[in-house]
Amino acid sequence: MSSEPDPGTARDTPSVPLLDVRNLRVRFPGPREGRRLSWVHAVEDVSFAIDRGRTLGLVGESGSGKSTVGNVLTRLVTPTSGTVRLDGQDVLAARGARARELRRRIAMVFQDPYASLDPRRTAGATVREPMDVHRTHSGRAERNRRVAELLDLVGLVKETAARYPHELSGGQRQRVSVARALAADPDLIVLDESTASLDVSVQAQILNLLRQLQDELGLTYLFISHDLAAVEHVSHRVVVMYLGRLMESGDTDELYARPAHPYTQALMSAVPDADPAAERDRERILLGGDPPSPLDPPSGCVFRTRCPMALDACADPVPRVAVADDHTAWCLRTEDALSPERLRGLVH
Ligand SMILES: Nc1ncnc2c1ncn2[C@@H]1O[C@H](COP(=O)(O)OP(=O)(O)OP(=O)(O)O)[C@@H](O)[C@H]1O
Repeated sequence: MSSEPDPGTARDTPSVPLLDVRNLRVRFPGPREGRRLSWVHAVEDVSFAIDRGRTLGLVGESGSGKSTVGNVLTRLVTPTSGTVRLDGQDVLAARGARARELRRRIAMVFQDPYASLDPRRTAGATVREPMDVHRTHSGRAERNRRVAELLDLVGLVKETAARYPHELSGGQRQRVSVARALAADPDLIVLDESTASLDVSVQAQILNLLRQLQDELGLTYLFISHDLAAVEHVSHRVVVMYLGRLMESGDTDELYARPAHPYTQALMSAVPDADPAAERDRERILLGGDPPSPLDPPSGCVFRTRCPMALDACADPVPRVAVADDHTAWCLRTEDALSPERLRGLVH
């Protein structure tokens, strides 16, 4: 283990990653305190990359800044600073036709398909809209043909085009949202809690559909979720966030086998085990207190106020520690966190 700087990304591969996010910072105006403006520190110094055809899982509790990162990529939120590159092109600086083209290449599927689909529009009109906006398929007949093709691709019969959202099940609605996201031939799809509102069995079907579409179309995904099991199922790499900061990142198998940050360890210890015997013996790491306010985050490691292993030195700038080839933890206590002895004192 060394504390040599590690990019925390798959950048040692020689090719340019499809998406490269560097030093992203987003601050929202908070409530006024007298004459002073306060700021919500939603995302602080976040960097990651995704190679083409791969899935990066972005995981963390509510309020950790996951959606804000996704919203920057789809241009719903303008960041305070940082860069976003798609195939090496600066997404945030682009203007005019180039900006429109980059927008076309990044699509989004939201959490709640009922809320995100217009109740007065048929599924066909919903799926067709990105083609109208980005003028990707010319002529009515060609667009209708493409709608039928997309519905088929996501496992819906072509008659679905004439249906309204209230006539569809939750799973069918989410398939329509996926078809819509695919309509303008994107390279990257941001999936923000896209299966969270669905029943477990429907959730599994949508996750499998996403994997199948990735294989067939070479798509790249940013999969945003608080659900560690779903993230493990679909992601090649994982980034863990807490209070707007990176805690840990790495190859999915490696990170799930050897979580090295006390925050990731606590998150994972809270996941119930499907096997009743294993569930009975499950050891939980209980965290004290509530997350601090994003208006006034702690200095140094933002997790230190709840961390069972925190030292005074955790108030200083956090080291980036290379745990393995593609596995990084932003934690002073990484080495101790990985030692089997320390767990004995923490688990319940
Ligand atoms: N438009 C906004 N104005 C002010 N604060 C915001 C805004 N959007 C998000 N925030 C705040 O930024 C922080 C990060 O929010 P974000 O929604 O990105 O987190 P999240 O991890 O996606 O959580 P959730 O799963 O609950 O959406 C939170 O403290 C949130 O309250």
